[in-house]
Amino acid sequence: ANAAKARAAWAAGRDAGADMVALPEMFLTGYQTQDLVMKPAFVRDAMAAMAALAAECADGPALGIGGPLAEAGALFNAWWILEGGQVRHVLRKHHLPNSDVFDECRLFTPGPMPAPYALSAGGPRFGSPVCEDAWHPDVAAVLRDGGAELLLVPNGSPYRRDKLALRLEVARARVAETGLPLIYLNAVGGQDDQLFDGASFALDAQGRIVAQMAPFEEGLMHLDLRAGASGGWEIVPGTCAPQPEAIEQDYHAMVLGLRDYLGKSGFGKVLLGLSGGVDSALVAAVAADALGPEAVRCVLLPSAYTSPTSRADAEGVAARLGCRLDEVGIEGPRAAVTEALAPLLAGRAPGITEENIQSRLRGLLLMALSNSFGEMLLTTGNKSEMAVGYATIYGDMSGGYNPLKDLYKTRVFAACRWRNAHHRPWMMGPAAEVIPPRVIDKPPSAELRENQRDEDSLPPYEVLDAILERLIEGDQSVAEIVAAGFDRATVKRVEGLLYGAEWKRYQSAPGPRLTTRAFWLDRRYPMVNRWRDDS
Ligand SMILES: Nc1ncnc2c1ncn2[C@@H]1O[C@H](COP(=O)(O)OP(=O)(O)OC[C@H]2O[C@@H]([n+]3cccc(C(=O)O)c3)[C@H](O)[C@@H]2O)[C@@H](O)[C@H]1O
Ligand SMILES: Nc1ncnc2c1ncn2[C@@H]1O[C@H](COP(=O)(O)OP(=O)(O)OP(=O)(O)O)[C@@H](O)[C@H]1O
Ligand SMILES: NC(=O)CC[C@H](N)C(=O)O
Repeated sequence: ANAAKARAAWAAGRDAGADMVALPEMFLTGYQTQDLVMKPAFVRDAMAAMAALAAECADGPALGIGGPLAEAGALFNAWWILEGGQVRHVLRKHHLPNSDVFDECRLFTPGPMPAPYALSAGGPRFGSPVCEDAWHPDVAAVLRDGGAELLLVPNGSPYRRDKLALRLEVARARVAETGLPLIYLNAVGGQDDQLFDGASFALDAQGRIVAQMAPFEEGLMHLDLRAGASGGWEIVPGTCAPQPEAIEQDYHAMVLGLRDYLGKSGFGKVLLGLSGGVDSALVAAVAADALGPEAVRCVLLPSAYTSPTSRADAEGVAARLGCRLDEVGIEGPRAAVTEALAPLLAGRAPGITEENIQSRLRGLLLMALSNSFGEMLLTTGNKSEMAVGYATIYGDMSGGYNPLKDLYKTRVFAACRWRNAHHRPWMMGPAAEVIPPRVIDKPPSAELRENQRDEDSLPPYEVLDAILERLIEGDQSVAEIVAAGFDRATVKRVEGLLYGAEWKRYQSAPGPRLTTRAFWLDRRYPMVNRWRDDS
């Protein structure tokens, strides 16, 4: 499919009279391929597909495209330039990223310093640092010293909030050091937990943006290059798509993440338990925007503790989104489970066991529907809940994908408000206030016992999220958080809950990475860990 997409892009470039069509890092195999790229048969197939692509794209523009290269017992993250039916140049990535979500030292051999190259059609001598190569000054400097006249950087740069500002800073530093214009070409799409947000741009030799593509949307941009008045080459200014604020980017990341995870796994439909609360309402909105309301089944699973307000709110969300709403009561199965366990639990006061049974019955019933209708179950725990383990394992944690996994609860409210006030062409759901304001404004409750409120068990979300963000994203010590004005006992409690729930997160569904410390590759903690910070 990726080779077909490359051929289509190449054909569009040929029809437009381009000299070169450039595609991002590891375009042919997808990025990141993790250990799959260490399987010799996989690389053999990828290189065969690359050779076929070279032959098919013989008569027209050069094609620059990323893909693995196995050579003399070594494996490289390479960028290939195919031209005239042949592999004309291969650039082997020199700097292998090995922090946060990257493990390229585990996978690849670092390539030698690359050299500039030219196309047979003429034009500038290009220098192409491959992604991380452009995050260090040396590769661009060597390319400039070797005669490069323009930097064309293919990237597989994953999204996290405000990443674009960092990319611009890095790219501008390379422009300032070399005096060369730079084209920053990024991948688009979801791969497992990671989102590649595109937003490719071109900088002139002064570091000003002269063209930019929209984030999270695949597309082709035609750039013309011309000889500069004072020598060298320049990029003819093109269109600059607006780059939205962080909350919109996060929402778009959740939508594209779900759409691609589903589509690339072979699913077209989802279902979820819709409680009338804010988390499942936001998941329903994201799902409707990703797949269309007709592909989203919402299910209300009321118990004796479900309030009339919750029922009305769930109905309101489904109706406003245009999604189907089914109802399956859990009181019958709950009575059956209580009766089955009665001999063993006789004399014990009801508590967390009974609360979790309700959550698990919902998981069981929802998975039965998933099995029957081929709809993937979405789970709805936000980052605050995932951080402290406030969710029932094998209960509401059942599900294949969790759109909110990296979104703190306070941001869940903000995302709902943003979606209610905005509609974009990439949303497949209706242009409307899709979440009734009461769903956002009422106090959060798991409704697993009479008059239950999240705040009975957890600090208020403003406090909890602030502490979590300091502990997780900020890597702060307990002493630093207390010095910032937080109550020590509360910080210690949150710290304990955070470390104590590592095993639960290990068993949790994947979800889109939005922050610098998403629970998966960014933050790998031991499950068995008795260390606590006594500062
Ligand atoms: N280290 C470890 N490694 C592997 N397994 C471990 C373990 N520690 C406990 N366990 C197992 O896990 C069990 C405890 O976990 P679990 O059964 O989940 O139960 P638990 O974490 O005790 O309770 C779930 C909490 O989430 C709340 N909740 C539930 C549902 C929805 C919401 C919401 O608002 O969204 C909140 C609920 O009110 C309760 O406070 C133990 O009985 C044991 O079997
Ligand atoms: N009555 C219900 N009907 C359908 N699904 C439910 C019901 N109660 C809980 N769920 C499912 O379990 C998830 C966790 O629910 P719960 O209400 O316990 O916590 P929450 O984190 O406050 O979520 P929400 O804000 O969606 O209510 C919900 O998001 C929903 O998917
Ligand atoms: N694929 C890469 O080499 C990515 C490197 C770089 N740190 C980024 O996140 O954009």
